[in-house]
Amino acid sequence: EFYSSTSGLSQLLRTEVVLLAELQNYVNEISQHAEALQSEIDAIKVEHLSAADSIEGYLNNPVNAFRLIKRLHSDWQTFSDSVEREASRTNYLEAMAKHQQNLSFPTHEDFVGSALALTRLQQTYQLDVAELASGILNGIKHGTGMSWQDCFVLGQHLYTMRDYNNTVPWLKQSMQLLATQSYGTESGSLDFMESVAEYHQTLGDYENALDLVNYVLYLVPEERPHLYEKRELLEELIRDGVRHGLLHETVRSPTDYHISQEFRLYEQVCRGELKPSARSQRPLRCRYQSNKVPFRLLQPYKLEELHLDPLIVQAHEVVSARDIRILKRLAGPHIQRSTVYSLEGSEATAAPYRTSQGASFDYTKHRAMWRLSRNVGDLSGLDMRYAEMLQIANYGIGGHFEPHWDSFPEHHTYLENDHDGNRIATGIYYLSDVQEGGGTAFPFLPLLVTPQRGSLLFWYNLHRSGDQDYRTKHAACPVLLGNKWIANVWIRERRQDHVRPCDIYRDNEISLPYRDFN
Ligand SMILES: O=C(O)CCC(=O)C(=O)O
Ligand SMILES: [Fe+2]
Repeated sequence: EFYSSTSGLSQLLRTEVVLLAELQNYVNEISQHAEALQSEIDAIKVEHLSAADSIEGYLNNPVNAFRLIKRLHSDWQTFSDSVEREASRTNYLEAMAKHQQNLSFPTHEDFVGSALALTRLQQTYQLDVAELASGILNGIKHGTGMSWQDCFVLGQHLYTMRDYNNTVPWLKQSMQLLATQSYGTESGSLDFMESVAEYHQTLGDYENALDLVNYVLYLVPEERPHLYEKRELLEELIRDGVRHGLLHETVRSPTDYHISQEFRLYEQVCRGELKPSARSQRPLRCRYQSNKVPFRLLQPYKLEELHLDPLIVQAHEVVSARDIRILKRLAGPHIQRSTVYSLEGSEATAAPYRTSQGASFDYTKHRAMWRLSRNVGDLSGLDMRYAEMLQIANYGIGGHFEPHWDSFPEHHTYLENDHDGNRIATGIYYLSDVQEGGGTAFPFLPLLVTPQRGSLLFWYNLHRSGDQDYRTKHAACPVLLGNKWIANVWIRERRQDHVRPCDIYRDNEISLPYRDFN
């Protein structure tokens, strides 16, 4: 799977490099062949030109007569033989069949996943489709943009997924790009425009359908008389304010989480529109922390408080560049599509609301991993014997993880041999910076943490009573630009009382309103 992690994408680029060389080779071969034939054609044409002056005079010359006979007797056969022998086509197809076997190709899931990712980015960050299509992300142009075909294929796909609201802007964009190209009045592109007008009409977007019909009529006023009827019909539908069509009939179910108040908060936090108030920020401190650990000298590190209740802190520059390289190199070959635990059973499955690839490791696998555990222990005082395996993850195109709690729900059934209790705390190491997007969002606080390479984000998921702190719901905002790597450390409740004494007083009430926020 390529779309759920950016780390495999370079393989696809390598595939394309090979395919490109193969196609270039084919084109070279056929052009050599074509050139050879062309010079034969030119030579014969010269003969015909001189014959045209006086056919009789030409043919009276015995040399010319002989050459004509000789050409027709054998040369033309040689041309046919040469065309027949021409093997480039077969060679190319055979080579391609082999590449199909040996190289990496994306699957249909990859295509669907990357299309979804684009619309997710567009929605979350409220990107302008025209800008996105031209390769502009948040005002900066990166690389080349999309062609009208790209936009059309994306629109068509959204249509088949019944995501009609997103279909319209992409089809429109496709039309706009087509209009700027010199495709003009070629019948293929007119057919295409007509079919897109048809899409718009089925969707119930009569204005855009009419625009397109008018455009085709403007290009070829005579050729397609049936469009005048269509124009009349569309004008009538608009005049009468008819609201039929898929756009109007399929309203999103009100139970869809993606249109809930909570989800809107999350998206606002991702965009940086919603932030903690100045008042709540005032008591926050940043300090150099030097932990005293017996027999060990620790580098002091910068500890930044991001939130007080619930406590969220970020420790800066706690993983070395070298360890980061090692961790990515160790994890790279093992990462697989991340899974989530479904509510129904304990079975873990891939879900559209978490697109990343990850792998789990024993902290003892490498000193760099062990140091990740040690840091969290030093910083929090928690007993790291009761931590889950280290999880290293890489996000893909538009990769994200929608709002969730790391703690297990109240009636969670633990595995038979799991006696360590709930996830008392979470540590997230950022193993990369992210150029745009990809922050960790806490919609209720409302806090956005920007990934900073080598830093550690830490918070408690549980109240002292052991109940879930529902305010810690958090998410990974979609990655707009960059390659996001994290390492997750989850610590369980067992034997942590010396650091965080549990309390029989239920201090959890404060967070209850956030359990069923919607
Ligand atoms: O990647 C992030 O910013 C958050 C990841 C997360 O919440 C998780 O993996 O549970
Ligand atoms: Fe999480």
